[in-house]
Amino acid sequence: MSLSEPVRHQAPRLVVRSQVVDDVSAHLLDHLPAEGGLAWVRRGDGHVGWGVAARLDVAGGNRFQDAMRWWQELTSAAVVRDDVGVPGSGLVCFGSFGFTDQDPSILVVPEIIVGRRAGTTWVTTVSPASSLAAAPELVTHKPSPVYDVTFADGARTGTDWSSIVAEAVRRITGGELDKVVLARDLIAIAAQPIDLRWPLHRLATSYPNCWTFSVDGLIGATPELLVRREKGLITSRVLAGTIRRTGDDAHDLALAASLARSSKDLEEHEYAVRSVADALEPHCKSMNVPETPFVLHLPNVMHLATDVAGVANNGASALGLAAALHPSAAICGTPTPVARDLIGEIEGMQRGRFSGPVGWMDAAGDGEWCIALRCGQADPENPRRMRLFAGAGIVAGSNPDAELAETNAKLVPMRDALGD
Ligand SMILES: C=C(O[C@H]1C=CC=C(C(=O)O)[C@@H]1O)C(=O)O
Repeated sequence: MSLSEPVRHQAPRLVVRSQVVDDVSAHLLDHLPAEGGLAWVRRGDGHVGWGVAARLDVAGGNRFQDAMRWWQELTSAAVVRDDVGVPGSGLVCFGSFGFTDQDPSILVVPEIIVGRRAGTTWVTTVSPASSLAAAPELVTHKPSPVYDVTFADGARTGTDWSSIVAEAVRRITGGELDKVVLARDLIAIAAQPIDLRWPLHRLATSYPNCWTFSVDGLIGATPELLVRREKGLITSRVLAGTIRRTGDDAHDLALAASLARSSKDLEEHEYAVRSVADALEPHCKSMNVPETPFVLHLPNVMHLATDVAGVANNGASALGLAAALHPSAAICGTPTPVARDLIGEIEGMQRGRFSGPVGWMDAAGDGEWCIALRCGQADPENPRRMRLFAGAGIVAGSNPDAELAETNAKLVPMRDALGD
């Protein structure tokens, strides 16, 4: 079989039931068991899950197509009784895709999902066709604190990474490309095995406007929505162009104004917006792309942000749209193939699922896929160890030391969540 041929993955036959549950006031994350929890939470809404009713592991150039085919087969064979009828109820899966074809990608359908939207809480049970599962009694758990975390350089020291940025600036000014996003990693080691629910809680509390996620050991709170598809409406929040916050409100407002005027950041942002608008255009009958970005204020940084919206003109699923958008210029560069090659040549590390699409979708193909930023990957071999990631967009006007400082600011959410 040639490498480009699709791989057949057998999808199991599932029975699914969603029911409203009353009097549930605990935070969704409080329901997660110690191991194997999945999460997608923003401003208290979203869903968490555990157990594995079905799972797909894929890699390679056809990973998105393989995943979509598997999901299509699984959803069309499933028997679903959904008494809730809101986005996220019924049969849903969580997913996380690698940045490159070689990195691993997964979709997981949990056995139990607890969801919440606009004050309604529900439980979805998913079981093989032969055995219908009863809805569980919802209990809450307390995560174990994470103690004594030390941080060490990942693949590169900060100084080495700055010289890689300088090399990228040389390539850009030499005319090879316009923009490239370079990333680095940091290793966190805790005294005890890390209970992932501890940093997850902290991320959800400190970054309520971000999407806090947990999928197969990759956890984080990302501010960037690659694409949401809901009942024919397509939306995307594009971020690129960043400035650190100081904690002094008056000073931060002045910094926000300087970010909004910075030609270097506006250029970096424009490439990212263009890449998203161009990828969504074939899928939209009408589209709104604001001409000027707004400044998104997060607790650690501020970003230039543009909310793109469109009305779908075809049946492309949220994952199909994410596949069309990935890798956007917010995490790869412009032109895409040249930036991707340069990342492979000089970045010096495997990104894994960092900067790939992470999110969820339902049986109708609606869902949300964000870009996995501000996140960390638990080490499956060593439960005390995590790899944290951050990157920065490099254009002709970039200063390597300023870009290093920007990645340090972007590492703050995960460092703080781990208790540094
Ligand atoms: C690559 C990252 O951020 C991207 C998203 C927002 C702003 C970015 C920037 O200003 O460089 C990056 O393009 C990261 O957070 O690791």
